Amino acid sequence: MGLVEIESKEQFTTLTSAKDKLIALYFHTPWASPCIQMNKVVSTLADSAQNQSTGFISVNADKFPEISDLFDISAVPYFVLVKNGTILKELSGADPKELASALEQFGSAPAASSTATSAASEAAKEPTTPQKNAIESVQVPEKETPEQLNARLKKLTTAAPIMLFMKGTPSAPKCGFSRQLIAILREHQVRFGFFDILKDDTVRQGLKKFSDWPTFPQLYINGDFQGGLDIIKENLSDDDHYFENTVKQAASN
Ligand SMILES: N[C@@H](CCC(=O)N[C@@H](CS)C(=O)NCC(=O)O)C(=O)O
Ligand code: FES
Repeated sequence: MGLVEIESKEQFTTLTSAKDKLIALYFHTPWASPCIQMNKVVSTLADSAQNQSTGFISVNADKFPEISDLFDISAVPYFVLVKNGTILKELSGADPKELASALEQFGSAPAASSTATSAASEAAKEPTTPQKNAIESVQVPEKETPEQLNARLKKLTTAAPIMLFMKGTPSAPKCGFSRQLIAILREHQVRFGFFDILKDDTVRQGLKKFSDWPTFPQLYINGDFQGGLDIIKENLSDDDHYFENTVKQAASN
């Protein structure tokens, strides 16, 4: 049936009420680069023969915050697999292989074929680490020069208006400092893109020089380095509307 873009709350309710059918919900926003890349992957998966019995539903998280809130979505892209009103699996971030294998696991199609996985890889031009490859134009040359790395870091730090470089993912942080910053962003209902620096040591080491800051998490707003956990806490204690004010201020410069 392909990928259906939700146009109303009623349409969402109708489509997700289907009985005994696996539903793949894809939460995205138009501005997040990882989503732009994942759009192709999700369309390819939705059209593939293996997934014909699965309903693919695309939800613009900015347009339908009330639907996003139902699933506690605070970062995109985000996938939720649902059947008979039960959440079977949630995936955060742009990892085509992870998505394809979850669909294979919970879909009714025979699990023998790996076509879904290769279709996803094809659409995403062979990704190995999710966010790195999710950023379309950020190709990683075999031997990266300092200038090329710098250009890549610039693209990554501006991939979304608010970008968090963290250890692990928002749904599975791999360190308490990153976990705390995620909790703060969620508490303030901030939408953000993220990059798991544990997946790419060049980015991990490179960002320390790029921002002249030795640790993670690192938060960027419209490409400007803000600080780590302690700085963000301080900024919030000075100004409860720190996030929205900084986004606005950076956008007007
Ligand atoms: N107080 C720091 C805590 C962050 C921190 O100390 N991070 C360490 C441990 S997770 C780190 O990133 N070390 C460098 C590395 O792991 O590459 C903050 O405000 O963000
Ligand atoms: S990974 Fe050890 S403190 Fe963050």
